[in-house]
Amino acid sequence: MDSREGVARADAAELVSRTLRLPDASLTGVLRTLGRPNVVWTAPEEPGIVGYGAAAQVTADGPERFAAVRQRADDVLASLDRPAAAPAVARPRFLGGFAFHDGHTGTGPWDGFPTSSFVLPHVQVVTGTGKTWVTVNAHGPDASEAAVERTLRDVRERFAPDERAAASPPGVVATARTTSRAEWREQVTATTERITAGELEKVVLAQALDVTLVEAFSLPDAMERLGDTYPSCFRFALRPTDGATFFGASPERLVTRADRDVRTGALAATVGRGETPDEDQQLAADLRSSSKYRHEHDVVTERIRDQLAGVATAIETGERRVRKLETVQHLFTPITASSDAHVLDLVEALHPTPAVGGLPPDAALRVIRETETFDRGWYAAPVGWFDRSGDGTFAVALRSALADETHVRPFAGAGIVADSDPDTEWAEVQLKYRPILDVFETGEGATTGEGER
Ligand SMILES: C=C(O[C@@H]1C=C(C(=O)O)C=C[C@H]1O)C(=O)O
Repeated sequence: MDSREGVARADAAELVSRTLRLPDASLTGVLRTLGRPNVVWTAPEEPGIVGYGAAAQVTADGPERFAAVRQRADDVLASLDRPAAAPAVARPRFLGGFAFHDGHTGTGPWDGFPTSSFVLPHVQVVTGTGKTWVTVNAHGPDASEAAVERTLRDVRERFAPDERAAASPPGVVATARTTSRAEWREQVTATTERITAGELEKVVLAQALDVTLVEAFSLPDAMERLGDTYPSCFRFALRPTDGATFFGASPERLVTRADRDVRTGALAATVGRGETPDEDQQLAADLRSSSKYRHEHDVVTERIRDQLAGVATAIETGERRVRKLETVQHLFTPITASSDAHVLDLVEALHPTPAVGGLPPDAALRVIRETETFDRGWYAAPVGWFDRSGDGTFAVALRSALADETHVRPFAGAGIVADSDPDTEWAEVQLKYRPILDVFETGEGATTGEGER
């Protein structure tokens, strides 16, 4: 397929989609059974989805990429041939994501990751709702019901769910940083000076690690461990080409659209977890009461409301609260709305929120480009799925990493405002690496270097 042109167009192309029940299996059971997937997705209150191969793949570059992906996917989904009685949970869905910047080049570690890429899986397994289903999708002039049915039967015959528990972590040989502690201090100090000078209000600066593993990366093990520790998070793994896998367990919903109901929220401002319940409560109390954290958070809430205003109505802000995860706690404000817009239009309106970009957005993006010494690629960008009716869910790809055989590159960042302290922000970033590092470290002496845990 020509990645610039998006979907190869074929006259009278049809999308044939059929579904069959499988023996029930967990998400990792599916992953251990059917081989290396191209997409994995699971979200709170949603089924797990694993996709193999592509009935169709759409890609698009530049600032218009959201609309282009939608148009190209709609062209495929428009010709859907699927029995009305087929289970809705197993309907065909496009899964994938976008790069953070529209000028993404897809080079270096991001080789194989276009500016956006979504697949309609050839084989799509959904599980986690009490039943496990396989859907086979085929698109193009050669798509036939007979071939689809054959593949369905073939998957069912091969399907003997393997529910073994994860092996012990692969271990870490070495860890290098994209940004030293001294460089970070300079970056944060220069940025707070720009903020004080009035150039901008807030910007999220990030960094990355290069981790070399002792044993090869196992996606089923990584997904299982992340699911055990972060059950309330959005777990994803995306491999748009034969190259690296981008995966993670993000706490941040960018947006869900289900019928006209829209769910989003502001997740910003971070402290660690206490060693004791008292210390933990004290940290949460500081998070709630500190004017620095409230400002850092409230600019995100206000901006998301503005971002939604053009694409949604009945925008309502819930109560700000503390959201506790394994190693950090965040301020979180839920936001709901109503909209007829396609979820990709909502994604376009919301990306990036100042939880991962900044304010004003253009100035923040400029500071990010001028300051960061690594390529964000798909980190902190929208990942998720959409269907034919324009429903879908997107997470912000945080607590994430790029992985190939024995190398992993985790990413993490922190919101910088006028009174940010470089050492406090450094410590916050180290905590945000933990979800990924804990998947790989054996606990036997491997650390990220400076004992900053
Ligand atoms: C940038 C990250 O997290 C984001 C930034 C936060 C902050 O600045 O407090 C909190 C949650 C996320 O919106 C990350 O995890 O890498």
